[in-house]
Amino acid sequence: MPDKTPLIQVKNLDLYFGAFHALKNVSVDFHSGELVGLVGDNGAGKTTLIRVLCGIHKPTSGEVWFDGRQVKEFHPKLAIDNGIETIQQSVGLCDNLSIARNFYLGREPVRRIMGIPFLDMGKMRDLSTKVIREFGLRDNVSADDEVERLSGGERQSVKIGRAVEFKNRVVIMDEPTNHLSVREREHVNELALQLKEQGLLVIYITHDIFQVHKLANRIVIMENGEKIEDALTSSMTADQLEEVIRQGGRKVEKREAV
Ligand SMILES: Nc1ncnc2c1ncn2[C@@H]1O[C@H](COP(=O)(O)OP(=O)(O)OP(=O)(O)O)[C@@H](O)[C@H]1O
Repeated sequence: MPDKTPLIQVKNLDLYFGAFHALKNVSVDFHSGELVGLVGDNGAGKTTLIRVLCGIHKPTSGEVWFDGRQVKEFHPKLAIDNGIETIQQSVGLCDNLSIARNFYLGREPVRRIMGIPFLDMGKMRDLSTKVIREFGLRDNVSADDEVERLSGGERQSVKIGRAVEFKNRVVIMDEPTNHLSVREREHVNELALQLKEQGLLVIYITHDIFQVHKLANRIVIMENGEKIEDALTSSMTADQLEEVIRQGGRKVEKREAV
């Protein structure tokens, strides 16, 4: 069960891009140990909301609270320091670097020999090997291999493994299964559930309400910059949620999900 105090609280958030009103009075709570599906049509404001949480966009007005403290400065570095990691399909890994190097990207361990700093390749290799095995990469893949030889699902596994190993508290998965095979999609979704079981907050952005309904404990639907639904998956079926999206938030009769 999620904690009572939200890890992230978004309160009455508005964001304008010039004259364009991209987020309209959005309030939403996210708890540790939850897997929340964030869905909505193209241009609904999902990515914009997430970018506020990642410190990329500063809201025009409203508040964001993280772990009981109000966020005063919006900067990607601060979000990373708070343990917020975003996993996107197309970014986050450097193809021409090894899995081990990618694993430690931006956090490379250093050892000093006679005062001169060297990358601690042994440490990078050992830990990333352990994690890639735990996260289901093929046995013939080694930590020294370049990332470009990995499949889409394996790439996602490296990013998810990295998020867990570096003790992130929030993992935002932005369309994490696009272009993946059925088996890879299942694997990535299993990893998302594992993160939730380990007590992380997982925010899962997708257009696929049917897929995320099976995974998430809660679904937040956005439309034209507004939050139009925030429902436990146990309280609404995927068909009903799809109807909410189709009707743009007009009232849909709720019934128990089966
Ligand atoms: N930097 C920006 N400058 C101006 N407008 C922007 C900017 N970023 C997003 N928008 C606009 O804000 C609206 C919401 O975009 P956003 O990317 O948040 O939607 P989304 O729900 O993530 O959609 P998709 O599923 O297509 O990615 C869109 O109309 C988009 O064109």
